[in-house]
Amino acid sequence: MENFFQLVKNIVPALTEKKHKGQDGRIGIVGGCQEYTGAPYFAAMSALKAGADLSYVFCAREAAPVIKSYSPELIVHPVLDSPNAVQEVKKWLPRLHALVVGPGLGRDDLLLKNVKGILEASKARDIPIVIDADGLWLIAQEPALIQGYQKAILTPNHMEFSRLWEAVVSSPVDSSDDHASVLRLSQALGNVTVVQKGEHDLISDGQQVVRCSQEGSSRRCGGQGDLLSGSLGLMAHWALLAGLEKTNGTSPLLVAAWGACSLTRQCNHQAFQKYGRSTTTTDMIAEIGAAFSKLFET
Ligand SMILES: NC(=O)C1=CN([C@@H]2O[C@H](COP(=O)(O)OP(=O)(O)OC[C@H]3O[C@@H](n4cnc5c(N)ncnc54)[C@H](OP(=O)(O)O)[C@@H]3O)[C@@H](O)[C@H]2O)[C@@H](O)CC1
Ligand SMILES: Nc1ncnc2c1ncn2[C@@H]1O[C@H](COP(=O)(O)OP(=O)(O)OP(=O)(O)O)[C@@H](O)[C@H]1O
Ligand SMILES: [Mg+2]
Repeated sequence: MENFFQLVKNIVPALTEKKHKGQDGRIGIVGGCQEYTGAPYFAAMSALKAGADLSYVFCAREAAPVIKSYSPELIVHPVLDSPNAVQEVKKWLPRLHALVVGPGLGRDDLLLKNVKGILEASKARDIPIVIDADGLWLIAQEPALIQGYQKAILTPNHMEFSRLWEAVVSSPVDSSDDHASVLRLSQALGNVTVVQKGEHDLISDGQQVVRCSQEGSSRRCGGQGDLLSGSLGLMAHWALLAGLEKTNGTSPLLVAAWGACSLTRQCNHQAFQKYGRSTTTTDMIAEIGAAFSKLFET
């Protein structure tokens, strides 16, 4: 098996004095509604802390002041429930390197309809898209939205995986063979990359399955998946930019997914060493810098 640590190192852009703001990543998060403001914040901050230059949140109007108040680092657009949401987000798409769709999105029909339009517009521009949380709810309702899109990565947790499986595979899931299941789901979706999160993370592009078993901890506070999807949006951009030459022929999105899973689990491990049972996702985000250096910096 390839040395995935080395492949991730190969795709990380060098920090040089010759670059301008934005070059190392402008990442957009689509999510944030009345109920959920933490999830899009976690995803957007994780992208920044992993090395993105700019992180944008496209959320419902009510969520915007709350998300802004968590952090001055984020650029927050309160457009997701507006009648011209798709047009508003479309204006920004030429500037975005990747989108993360779903953290804290909720399941309101109007928001989901707007997100459908945003997905179509992003696909038309060939933008890498990570789909997580309620974005996966939408895909389970309408798998055709993502079917065959080669720059999509889906990051289901246990429950989200079952919903997707029921939507696109007619037979029951074989819980005794997780490798076969993730491979089959990816294939059924037209080889989009799938990250099945759990005790071990299994990642498939429909051709192979790789496993990430980086040591984490037994602390399962909410928001860890948001750290994963935000950092993955950034790494997907980096990996696609680096291309197959830097990944020795391995699918760039597989390398990106393995990198983001390792990073999330390492953050969990480090935060748990310090805070034990009281570890929260905020503590994990504070570990991103040190975890990244430990895993991927030479
Ligand atoms: N601070 C915030 O703003 C945060 C907001 N968030 C946002 O919340 C929204 C909904 O997301 P979600 O993940 O709660 O949704 P959903 O698909 O209903 O799954 C929930 C149910 O699945 C089950 N379950 C899960 N794992 C399982 C397992 N391994 N094995 C077995 N069962 C398992 C479990 O079932 P239970 O144990 O309760 O029976 C659980 O109740 C979404 O927008 C997300 O981004 C979060 O990001 C967190 C931080
Ligand atoms: N049993 C476990 N042991 C170790 N790590 C785990 C375990 N379950 C999940 N993880 C890790 O936690 C991260 C998030 O996975 P999880 O299943 O909690 O996502 P989620 O339910 O979407 O989270 P969120 O609360 O953000 O919505 C992943 O990196 C995964 O590797
Ligand atoms: Mg989640």
